Amino acid sequence: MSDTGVDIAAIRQGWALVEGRAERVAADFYGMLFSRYPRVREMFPAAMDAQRDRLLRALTQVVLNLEDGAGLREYLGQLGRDHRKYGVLPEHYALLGTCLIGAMRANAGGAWTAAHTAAWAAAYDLIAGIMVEAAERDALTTPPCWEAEVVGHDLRADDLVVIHVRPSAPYPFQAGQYATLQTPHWPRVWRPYSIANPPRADNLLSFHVRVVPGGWVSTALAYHTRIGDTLLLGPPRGSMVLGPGGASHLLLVAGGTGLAPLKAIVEETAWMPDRPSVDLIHGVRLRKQAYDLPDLLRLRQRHGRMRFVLAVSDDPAHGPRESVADAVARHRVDAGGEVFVCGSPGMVRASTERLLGLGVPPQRIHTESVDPSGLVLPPVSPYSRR
Ligand SMILES: NC(=O)C1=CN([C@@H]2O[C@H](COP(=O)(O)OP(=O)(O)OC[C@H]3O[C@@H](n4cnc5c(N)ncnc54)[C@H](O)[C@@H]3O)[C@@H](O)[C@H]2O)C=CC1
Repeated sequence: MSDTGVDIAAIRQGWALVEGRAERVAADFYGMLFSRYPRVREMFPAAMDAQRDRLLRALTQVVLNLEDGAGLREYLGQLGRDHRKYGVLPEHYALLGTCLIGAMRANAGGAWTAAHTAAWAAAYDLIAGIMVEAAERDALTTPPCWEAEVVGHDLRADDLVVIHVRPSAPYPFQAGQYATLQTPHWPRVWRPYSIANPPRADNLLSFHVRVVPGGWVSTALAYHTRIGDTLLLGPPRGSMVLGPGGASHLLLVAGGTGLAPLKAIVEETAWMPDRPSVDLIHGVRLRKQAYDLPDLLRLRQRHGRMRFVLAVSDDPAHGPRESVADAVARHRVDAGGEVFVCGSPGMVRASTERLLGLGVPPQRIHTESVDPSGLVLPPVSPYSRR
């Protein structure tokens, strides 16, 4: 955005005036929007907490990354494409912009000036323009979302279900990507889940869902979903996929249900004539949480060049405890190798630090940060946090 003439300093000044009251800004923004334009309310979920967080995360990303024109365009483009599934139309953007600036002004304690309004209005026009253009281009080739019938529901533990769905139309994706899911129990609430298989001839998709305490969508998927139900799928997202180069070796490091996209990647390679050797580490806290063992052992047999390690970190009954990071340290990554890490943020951090400490070049380590609404967050620019 640095090359677009927007006044970055005034935008950051304006944001600094309200940053400490950001949650209030978000609440006021939606308050203004719904009171002035009541019909817009039906586009949003009944409970607005996650939605408010989502707005704040998006705004923060924009403010922190203003100098990174290309990265921000990519982020906003994805945001625009993703808003198609909410039914957002170009005319809605102007309403949102007026309310956003109004909410910031209302929370700036009288310090908001015409210069802040002008800078934010110009930036908002640009942001909306990028989002609308990306959404319109996307609409030429892709539906906003897909209906998918539940064809399998396998409760593997009290708190873990593997769900199989059949989208009503072809769903083009790459192994390692994720989709956002919506259940009829929670209209307009979307949550991201990795697709646990590569593209298949029968078009089926599998998801590994751990029930998050208090998690609406995961609870509905585990306990209130039946074969024959219809879910909605947002478009495939994510860049944690195999590169075109063809690695000679893959080290795949999974924590809990972070296994899903890595399993998809192994399965993708299983049929390649010159497939890479694969080391798959699955980290679980308790031995009984190894919810996919029979499948993984079958996959190992079919693959022929796959080694599998189960690392159990907190199970006194299991024998030696091993953290995922310790299991990682037992493996070598040779020159033609690539590493993929997926799990909770803490597990990804610990594993990545260990890999870097072992001398694995950062460009060979692939991870992805997905916010709960399903957006891939861009890296924060070096200009951030002033
Ligand atoms: N369901 C899906 O499709 C996907 C899920 N995820 C994420 O993966 C995570 C999986 O969670 P659970 O299945 O509950 O597994 P979990 O987080 O309880 O534990 C799995 C393994 O990760 C290790 N671990 C967890 N936190 C750690 C930390 N802070 N430092 C070092 N090691 C740590 C544990 O010791 C264990 O070996 C969730 O955060 C989920 O959002 C990521 C991608 C896809």
